[in-house]
Order: sequence, then C-alpha cells, then structure tokens
Amino acid sequence: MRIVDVVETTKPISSPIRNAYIDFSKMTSSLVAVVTDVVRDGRRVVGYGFNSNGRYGQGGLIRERFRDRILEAEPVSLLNDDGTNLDPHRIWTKMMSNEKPGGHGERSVAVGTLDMAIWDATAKIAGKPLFRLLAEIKGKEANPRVFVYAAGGYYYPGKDNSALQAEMRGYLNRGYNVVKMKIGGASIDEDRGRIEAVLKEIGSQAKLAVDANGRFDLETGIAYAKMLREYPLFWYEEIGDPLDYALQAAVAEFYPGPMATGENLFSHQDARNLLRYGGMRPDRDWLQFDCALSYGLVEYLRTLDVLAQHGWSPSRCIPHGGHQMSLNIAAGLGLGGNESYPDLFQPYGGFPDSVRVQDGHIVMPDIPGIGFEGKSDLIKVMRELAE
Ligand SMILES: O=C([O-])CC(=O)C(=O)O
Ligand SMILES: [Mg+2]
Repeated sequence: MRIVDVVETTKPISSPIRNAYIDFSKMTSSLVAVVTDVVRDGRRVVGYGFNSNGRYGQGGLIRERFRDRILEAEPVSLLNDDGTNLDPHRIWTKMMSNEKPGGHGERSVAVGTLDMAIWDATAKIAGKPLFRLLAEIKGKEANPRVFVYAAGGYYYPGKDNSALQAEMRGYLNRGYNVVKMKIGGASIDEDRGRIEAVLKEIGSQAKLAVDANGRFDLETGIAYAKMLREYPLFWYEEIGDPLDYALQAAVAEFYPGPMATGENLFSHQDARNLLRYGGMRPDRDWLQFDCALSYGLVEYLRTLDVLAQHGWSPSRCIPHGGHQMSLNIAAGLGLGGNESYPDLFQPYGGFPDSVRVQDGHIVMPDIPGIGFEGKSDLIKVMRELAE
C-alpha cells in the first residue's frame, strides 16, 4: 500500500462580497488529491481536500515542499504498525520534517489541505465515514446529528437592509435557526440599523451572531460591545486582531454575552495562548479553530488536548469554514457544531445532496471517507483532478 501521487490545482472561489477586512473578488482555494494504489469497491482510493475561504490557494508550498516529502518517503514509513492503512500522524510528521517551530501562518494552510485529503483516503481505506472512524479511535459514541448555522450577511454593492432581511429569511426557510452577519464594514450607527433590521425579520424564530473579522481597535471594540450588549445575540465574533489576546480579554469586561474567535489561529500553540491570555470564558464563549487552515486534524487533535488541559469542553468548538471535514470532526468527537455558508463558496462548502437542515441541525449520511462522493457538483471537480 502506498501513496502514488499528490496533485494540486488552485481554483477561484471569488465573489463580490466584502467583510470588514477583505473583499473576495480574487479569492482562490487549493484543491488537492492524494492518490493511492489501494482499490475499494472496484475503484482506486483517492483522498481529496481543499482549504477554507479567507486564505488563498497554496499551490506553491504544496508543490515545492510538502508533496515531495510525502512522495520521497519510504512508503512503509507512512503506514500504521500493521501496514493495513495510512497513518495520518506519521504522514504529518514527514511533511513537517526540516521545518522550524513558529511561523504558523506560512504553511499551516498547505499542510491542513493535504491533511484533509489524507484523512479522506484513510477513512475510505477503512471503508467507513470519517466521523465513525474518529469516534472509534477515541472510544467515543458518534453523534451524526450536528448543529449548523447559516453564515452570510456580507456587505455587497447596492445591498440595503431589505436585501439583508430577505437573505436571512431565506436561511430560516431552509431550516436554520442561527444566522450570522458581518459588522465593522460600516459606521456603528449603520451597523446598528442593519442588526435591528435582521432582528426584526427573524423575530423569535432564530438567533443572530455578528462577526467583525478582526477589524476593531480596543476603543471601537468596546464601543460596539456597549451597543451590542443591548441585544440578545448568539455571539460577538473576532473583535480585534486575532493575535491581540489582551484586547480580547479587555473587551470581555464590557461584554457579558457570548464571544467567539479563533478562525485565524493556526496552531495548538496559538490556541493555547488564546486560552491562557484572551479572557475567554469556558461557560459561554465559542472557539472557531478551522483544521483546514491550521495544519489539519492531526494538529486539531492536539488543540483539543490543549482545551482539555484548560478546562474547555470540545462542545464549545464551532469551527469556521463550512466544510464537511469539520462536520465529521463535530459528529465524531462531540464538537458543538459547524459553520455553513448556504449561498457561498460553492461547490466546496455545504453538505451531501441528500442532507437537509432541520431545526438548525443536519444528520450525517453514512458515506465512506469525508463524504465528498455524496455531493455531485463537488465530486465532479475533484474527479477531474485525479480520476
Ligand atoms: O468573511 C470571512 O472571512 C469568513 C468568516 O469570517 C467567517 O465565516 O466567520
Ligand atoms: Mg469569522
């Protein structure tokens, strides 16, 4: 058993939307395939992966460094002890050989993208959905029913409050009961008007989360905290620079409601610093680390260990990114749920075609691997790459 090729292509996932920090007009994502010589159900096993929106494609790093380290390794050194499957932990160590510590933003997306494909191949070789494999490895009971919320509410040229309300109504009609919108890309008065418009639209049918995408300095973060705390929000997300833990802790003094952050922290060391110094509260706040941006599931398992050491339950994690990889981690390891972008970043995000959202939850179908084969538009572009 061996990995015979690793293929990467960089694809556009552009749209005219804007958050408080960036627009997505030039956004790209790496799509990778890890090709094995294993055959299951008459078909060669190929694992697939891609990186989440918000960071760009990683073709350079993947093709110049990480691909070669996998392909040049002694094939048996990438397998488990009895040689019956790939060992994602051993492959991860091989990819990261000759890499100094720190500097996580430089390569964590490239490694996370490959790690997704390696776990997909591993679960396919085992003949199981990844969430069942993960639960088995950890001795846990899988729970295929996962909470999902609808992320959107972007700034968009010509979009007024009634268009924002219509967007949110569309999410409720599709079964969601938590929706998210952007803030910090307009004045505080304008944002207050947008928030009130959405709250009026959703009434008691749903809760609203707001996301500042790291835009605010301390003063602005506190001014928004004082405005936002008048409303019953689901959470106040990514207030200031992702690495400014003192700011996060200071804003907590002014915001008694739930806060969320972590999508731009890319290692278990960064996550540990957030828990040590960020003033985050394990009884109400939410952690959004996204394995597809942060060295993959091998590293995410270390992050979950860090959480446990600091008294945090995995159920406080609702990852960023809206991909099926995190859905599997949620169902297999008991996370609190997952993000979803009903109308964005297609065909990568979302669910298998048969899945419907009901009461803010989905139920994972039993498809071997991550489940990409269940989503027809996605598996089509994946197979174009390597099959
Ligand atoms: O707009 C983005 O970069 C995505 C984001 O923050 C989120 O989904 O929470
Ligand atoms: Mg966010």
